[in-house]
Amino acid sequence: MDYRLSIATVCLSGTLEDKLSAAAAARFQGVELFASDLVASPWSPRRVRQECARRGLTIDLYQPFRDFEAVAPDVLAANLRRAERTFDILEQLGAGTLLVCSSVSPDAVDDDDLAAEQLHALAGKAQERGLRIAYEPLAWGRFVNTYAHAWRIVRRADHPALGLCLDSFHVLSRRDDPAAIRVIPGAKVFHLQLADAPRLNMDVVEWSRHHRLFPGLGSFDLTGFLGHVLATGYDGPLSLEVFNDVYRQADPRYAAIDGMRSLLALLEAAGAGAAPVARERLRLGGLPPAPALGGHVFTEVAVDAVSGPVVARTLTALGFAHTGQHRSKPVQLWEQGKARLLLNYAPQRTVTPGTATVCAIAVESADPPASTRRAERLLAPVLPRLRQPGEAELTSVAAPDGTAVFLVRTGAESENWLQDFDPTGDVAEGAGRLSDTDHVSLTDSVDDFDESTLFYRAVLGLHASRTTEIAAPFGLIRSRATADPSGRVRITLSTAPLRRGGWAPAIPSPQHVAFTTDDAIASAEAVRALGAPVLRIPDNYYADLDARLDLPGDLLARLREHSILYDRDEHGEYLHFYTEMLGSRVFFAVVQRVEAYAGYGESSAPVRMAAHRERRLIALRDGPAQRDDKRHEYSLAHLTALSLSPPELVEAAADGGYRYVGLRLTRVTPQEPHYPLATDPALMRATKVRLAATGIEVLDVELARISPDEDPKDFVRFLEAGAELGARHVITQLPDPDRARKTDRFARLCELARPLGLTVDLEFPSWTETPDLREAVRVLRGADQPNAGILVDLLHFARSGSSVADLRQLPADWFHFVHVCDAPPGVPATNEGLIHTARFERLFPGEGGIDVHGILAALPPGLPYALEIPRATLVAQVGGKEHARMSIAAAREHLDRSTT
Ligand SMILES: O=C(O)c1ccc(O)c(O)c1
Ligand SMILES: [Mg+2]
Repeated sequence: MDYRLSIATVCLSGTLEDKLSAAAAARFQGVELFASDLVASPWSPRRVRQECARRGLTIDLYQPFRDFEAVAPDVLAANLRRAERTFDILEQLGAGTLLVCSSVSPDAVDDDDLAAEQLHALAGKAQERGLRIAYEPLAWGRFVNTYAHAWRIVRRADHPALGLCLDSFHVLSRRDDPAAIRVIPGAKVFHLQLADAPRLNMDVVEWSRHHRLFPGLGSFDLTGFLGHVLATGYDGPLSLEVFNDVYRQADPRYAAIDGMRSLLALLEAAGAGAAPVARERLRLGGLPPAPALGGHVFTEVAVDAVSGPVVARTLTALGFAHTGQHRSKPVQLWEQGKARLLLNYAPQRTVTPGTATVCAIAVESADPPASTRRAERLLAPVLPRLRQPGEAELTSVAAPDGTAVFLVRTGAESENWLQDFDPTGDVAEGAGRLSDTDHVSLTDSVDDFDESTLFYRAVLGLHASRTTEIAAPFGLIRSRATADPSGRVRITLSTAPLRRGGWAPAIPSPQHVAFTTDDAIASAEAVRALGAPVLRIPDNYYADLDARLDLPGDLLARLREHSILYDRDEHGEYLHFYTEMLGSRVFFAVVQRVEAYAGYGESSAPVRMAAHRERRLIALRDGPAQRDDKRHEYSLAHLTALSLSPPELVEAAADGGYRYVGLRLTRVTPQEPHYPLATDPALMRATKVRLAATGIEVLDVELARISPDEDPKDFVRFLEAGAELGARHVITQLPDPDRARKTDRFARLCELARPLGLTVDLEFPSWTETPDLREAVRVLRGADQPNAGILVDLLHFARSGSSVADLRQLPADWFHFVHVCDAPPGVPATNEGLIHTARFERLFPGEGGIDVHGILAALPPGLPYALEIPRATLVAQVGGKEHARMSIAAAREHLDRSTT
C-alpha cells in the first residue's frame, strides 16, 4: 500500500539503459518515459518494457504529447492520428497513461467547450485500448496554464479515461494557491510530478527547462503542495520530473540516488502534517526517523609530515593540548574544553600531499544504529570500521565528498572513544578560552553541491537554511548552512558556482573548523600571547563598521586591535576571528555568539576571503623553503608529463603540491606534442588563467637550442612569451662545435633576455657539443654576462662524468634551479642509448644509480628542484597527472627528509 516512487527519465543523464539502471539501483519503482529517450534508443518499445520489468520498474507514464486540444476539425483529425500511433507505443511499452500537455500551439483557440469535447474524444480512443489521458496545464500553456482551468475542462469533458496531471513546478512557479487542489477528487488526479526550483525572475519556460531542482533544494513549499495533493486521496505515483542542466550531465547513478533521497525526505516532511491515512502510507516509505543529535564530538583532519606540524603549532597557539595518542593508529587527539580535533597522519590517497584536509566529522546521535539504518535507506555508504579488540565501536557513513561522518552515542557512552587514546600527560588548560566546536565549514564543486546538502540534510536530519550568495573577491560563492533543530550540530557547505569549484586563486577549496568562545576579545588576546597566526583584517573594514553600526568606541578599538569581525542581526551579535590559511585549504575560526545570533557572519565573509588570499600569496612567494630548511620547492618540468598541455600541467602541479612549472614552448623533437605558447594567444590566455587560479608560477621556459644555423634573434618571441608567463629562467643548449661562435651567441641570447628579467641557463646534455660542466663553464666565462647561469641536470651531470669537486668551486649566483631525476646505473655506450634514457626512461630520485645527494649538496642551498623525470611506460600506465604526483611524492620522500 506504499506510494509508488518514480522518476522521469528526463532527470537523468545517459542512454535509456543507463537511466533505467540508475533508477532501479536507487530503488525507484517506476519511471516516466520521455519520448526523446525512446526515440534515441536502439531498443524496441517491447524490449524497453522487458528491460524495465527485469529491473523491477514499471512505466507509469509516457510523455509528452503536445498541442492536441481546441483546434479546427482538420487539425483534430491529424492530431487523433498522431494519438493512435502514440497509443501503439504505449501498448507495446505496457504503459497505461499518456501525458497530454496543454496546448501552446497557434492552431489552438480559446474555447473550453471545444477543448473539453476534443479531450473527451481522445479519452474515448484511449479507453478503447485500456489507456488513460493525464492532462497537464503547462505554466506557459497558450490558454490553459493553471490547474484550476485544466480541472474545469477535465470536469466538463467528464470521461473516466481523462484526468489531471499535477506538476508542482507549473503550480508553484505561477504562485497559484495550491490549497484549492483539495477540492479535486483524488481519483481524477492521474499523475503527480514533483519538482522544486529556486525563485528566479526569468522566462518561465527557461526556468522550467533548465533550473528545476530535486525537492527540498529550491524555494518552493513542496511539503505543503504534496500535503494538498495527498489530501485529495490521490494514490498514484509520486514522480520526480526535474529538468536541470547539472543533473542532465551528472553521473546518473548519483543523480538518481539524490532524487531518491530528496523524495524520501519530502515524504517524511509531508507525513508529519498529513491526514492519518496518508501518513500511514508515507511512513511505509520505510525511512527510519532521524535520531536527535547532541553536538559535535570531534573533527578529524588528515595531515602529513608537511602539513601536520603546521596544524599542530597552530592548535597549540590556540590553547589546545595534544592530550592523547591513538593506540593502534597514527592519530593524535587535541583538546580544549569540549573542542576536540584529531590529526590523522595515516597516508590517505585522496589527500593532496602537504595539504591538511578535513576527513571526518563526528556528531552525537541519540541512537547510532538507527542513524545508520536511516543512512542505509538513503543509500549512503556505511563505512567499514577497522578496529582492534577493545577499541570503541564507532559507526560512520560516507558523505559524497568522501568526508566520513561518525555517529557517537549521546550520553554516558559519548566519551568511550577517548579510551582508544593513550594519554600523553599533557592537559588542556583552556588557555585560548575555547570550549566547543561551533561549526564545520566544507566546500564542494558546484556539481556536487546539491548532493552534499541533500546528504547532510536527509541522512543526519539537519535543516537547511536559505542559500546565501556572497560576492567574494574572486567571484560568487554560494553557501548553505545546515543545523539540527537544537542548533548543536552545524555544518555549512559552500561552492563557487562559476569557477566550477576552484574557489579563489591559490585557495582552491577552503575548509574550516570554528571553535566556540564566550568572549572573543579575551580569546583573541590569549591566543595572540600564545603566538597564534591570526588573520589580519584591514582598517577599512573597521571604518566601514563604524559608519554602518555606530559601535561603542572602545569595542570598535578592541575589534580592530585583534582583527575580530563583527556581525549583528535582530537576534544577536557574532564576533569572529580567523587563523591564516594553514596551507592551501584549512584554517580555524573562533566565534562568539551573543544571544540568539544563528548566522555565520556572511556579510563580512568577503573581507576574510580577501585577507586569506592575500596572505596565502605572500606565503607562496616567501616559500616554505625559507621557513623550514628541510623542505624544497619543487617545479614540475614539462618533460615529466609532456602529454599535458600547459594549462593541464599547471593544474597537475597545483594538485601535486608543486610551486612552479617549467614549460616547453618549442618543439624539440619532431614526434613530441607542441604547445606554441609564443604564437597561440588562446593557449597563452588559458595558461595564464590557470596560473592565476592556482597560484602556480612559471620557473623556466625551454628550449633555446642554438645549433650552428640558428640566430639568437629568432628566439625573441619565445623570450617575450616566457616573460609574459612570468618565467624567471630560460633553458638553453648549445649544440655547436665552434666554441667562439656559440659563446658569442650565448652572450647575445643573454643580452636579449636581460631586459625581460630572464636568466639564461646553459644545460649540457652529454651527447651535444657542450657535453659537460667544464665546457659549460668555459662558455659562461667567455660570455661574461650577469644573467647567465648553468643548469645542472643530474642525468647529464652524471653521464658526462662531470666532477662534484669542480661544481663546488663555481660561483653560487650561476645556479638558479636544478633538474632532478635519477637513472639506471651504468652509462649507455651509444648516443642513441643516452638520448633514449634522457627522453623516456628516467627514474625517481633514489631509485637509480646517480649520486643524487652528492651532486645536490655541491650546489648552493635553497635552489628549486625541477623534477624532470620523463618515464614513458609509467606515464602510459597512470597518466601524466598521476605521474607528476608520484614524482613529487618520491622526491619529497628521498630529498626533503634526508638532506641537511
Ligand atoms: O517543458 C516542457 O515542455 C514540459 C513537458 C512535459 C512536462 O511534464 C513539463 O512539466 C514540461
Ligand atoms: Mg510536468
